[in-house]
Amino acid sequence: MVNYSSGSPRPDTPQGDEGPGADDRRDAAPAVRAQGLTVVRGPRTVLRDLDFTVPRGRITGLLGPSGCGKSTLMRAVVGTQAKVTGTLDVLGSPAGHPTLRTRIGYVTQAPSVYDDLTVRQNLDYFAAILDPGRAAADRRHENVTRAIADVDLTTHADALAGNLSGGQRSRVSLAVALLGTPELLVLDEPTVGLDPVLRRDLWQLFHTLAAERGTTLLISSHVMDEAERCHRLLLMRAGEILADDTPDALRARTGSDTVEAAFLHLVDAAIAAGRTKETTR
Ligand SMILES: Nc1ncnc2c1ncn2[C@@H]1O[C@H](COP(=O)(O)OP(=O)(O)OP(=O)(O)O)[C@@H](O)[C@H]1O
Repeated sequence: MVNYSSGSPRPDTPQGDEGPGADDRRDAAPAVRAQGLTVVRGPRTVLRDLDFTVPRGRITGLLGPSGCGKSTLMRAVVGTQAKVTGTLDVLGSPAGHPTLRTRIGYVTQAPSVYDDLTVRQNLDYFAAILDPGRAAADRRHENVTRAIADVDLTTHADALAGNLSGGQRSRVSLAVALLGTPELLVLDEPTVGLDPVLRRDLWQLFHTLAAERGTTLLISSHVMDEAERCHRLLLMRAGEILADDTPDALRARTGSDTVEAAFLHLVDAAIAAGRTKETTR
């Protein structure tokens, strides 16, 4: 586990996250490095020749419209996607390497919880798989209690998962991913269906994980205002990466006030470039 200074600040937004440890993180090799990453699903090339990096200890937002390939990219990073070509290194090993299993937490869009177990029983079950044996019982109890508190479900710890709301069930899935204190957390649209207060609280948790535990977070969303909360952004469209930059740099580069406006600017530029290519053929 990479552990950075626990004295780092806790920003709610990325601006000003220059506390102790920030330089170390930037200097470290990236958590994810892709070169020429291509994925074919069925008859279609869904990701086309992508080059990008995900820096360690930071929050990288993966944004783009529905169907552009965000989930496919995440599945490639966690090693569950077939027909991946090119280079994809994750935490220093090829994506999908068995040693990465305990170092990565992955939360899919569909919550993976047992409805007939309580929140705590769900967590106890997964904790027992991660850290088995009687000798680890106290540690497991501590980790389960911490993970439940992390996602703000302490008051629902004894509720059946089947009786929770959609947003609460998603948070149980997130708690499962947090059990093993992963170095890399890959979250596929974790805030879908959550009210504004919960969304804000979850983003605060993501910033705390990055600043205090040195966790690298790769978070997908198609809500552009969430982009403003990320340290870095990968903007996608139709299986390609339009931009790999900070929100500030993106706004400055495109002369836009918001990341949403910057994204639209880049989409228009890509469409215009495509048209030019067509007419010069
Ligand atoms: N099992 C599959 N077989 C063939 N094509 C697929 C399969 N799953 C997804 N696709 C296609 O791959 C493309 C990318 O899908 P993906 O789920 O990665 O997009 P996404 O950006 O995550 O979308 P969303 O935001 O709606 O979840 C889509 O065009 C989709 O139709």
